[in-house]
Amino acid sequence: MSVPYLSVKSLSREFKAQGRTVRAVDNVSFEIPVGTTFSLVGESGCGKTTLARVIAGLDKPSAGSMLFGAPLDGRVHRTQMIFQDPYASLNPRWRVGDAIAEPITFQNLRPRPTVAGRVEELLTRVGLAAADTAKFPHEFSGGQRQRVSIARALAGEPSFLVCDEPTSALDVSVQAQILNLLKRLEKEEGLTSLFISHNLAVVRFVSSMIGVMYLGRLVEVAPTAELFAAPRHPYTQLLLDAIPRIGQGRRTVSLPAGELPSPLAPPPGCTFHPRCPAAMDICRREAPALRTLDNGVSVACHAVGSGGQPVRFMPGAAHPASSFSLS
Ligand SMILES: Nc1ncnc2c1ncn2[C@@H]1O[C@H](COP(=O)(O)OP(=O)(O)OP(=O)(O)O)[C@@H](O)[C@H]1O
Repeated sequence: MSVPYLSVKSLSREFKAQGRTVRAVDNVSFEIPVGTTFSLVGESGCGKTTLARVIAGLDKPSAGSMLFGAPLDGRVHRTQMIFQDPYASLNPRWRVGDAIAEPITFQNLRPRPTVAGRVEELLTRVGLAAADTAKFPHEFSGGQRQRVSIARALAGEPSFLVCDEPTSALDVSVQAQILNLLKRLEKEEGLTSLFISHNLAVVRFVSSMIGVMYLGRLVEVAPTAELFAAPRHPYTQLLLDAIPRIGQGRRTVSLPAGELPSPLAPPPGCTFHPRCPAAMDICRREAPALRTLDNGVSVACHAVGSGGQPVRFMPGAAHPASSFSLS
């Protein structure tokens, strides 16, 4: 039995915009077992960042609860966040050594005389040189800057890491290196993580469990291997179809037909129904609840049978597609 490190229950975050209410996160529940990585995926605007900010404590929920359990090895619960753009999250006027030292000295985590050594150790752990401590952020490449951000996050001795699109701004060749580094460090440090990405191919590599979000709601939650082997929700199937095949040599991929509806005026019933190849009458009237199936899978779809057996709703590329660029 896995012990949850984070239990999110019926969490919602609403914003007022143009006199109306945007449900950026709408009644979301999931658990992250201690020492594992849970990923949230979905198109831009589905609420991933809002949910991540609430969980990281940078924003307050409108409703619902989050409960953190005990970290591994009896450590203290501390959250650190890694963002998409390391250049924006590092002060350009600070030497990286000072940026990495700041969380240590601010929280009094190590005796003062040992801080410089700890900074050098962290730099080498993320694949940089101890001597890089004197450099400024602009002297690094994008991938190296993200390594600095990771070193800075580790300096705060987190038990919980929130990574919001940490590789989206990087060249494809560098993305794999940063993902490898994150995966290795999370394992070595016994971290529990929440990972956010629009790219299922990226989260496959780092996650134990994946939650697929659509317009503020979770539509499918499954162990990573199960999600890729037997996706239940039509939206998950279409996202999987959109992953470029190896050797295809293109970076523009197909996504479900039509645009993501405005969260200011979401469609009635299942909010995915206007784009769904499997939509039935009930889908236009009733929002499906997230049901728990076998194998740790949960799905919110009227068209998935009560046994939850995978049904292929859409054979590959037969649907008209909008496109976006994988970054
Ligand atoms: N402060 C805010 N005020 C009003 N609306 C907001 C605010 N923050 C987010 N939203 C809205 O909430 C919805 C979800 O936004 P969010 O940024 O969480 O999505 P996302 O999936 O992370 O997208 P992206 O990948 O583009 O960041 C969007 O419709 C967005 O416009």
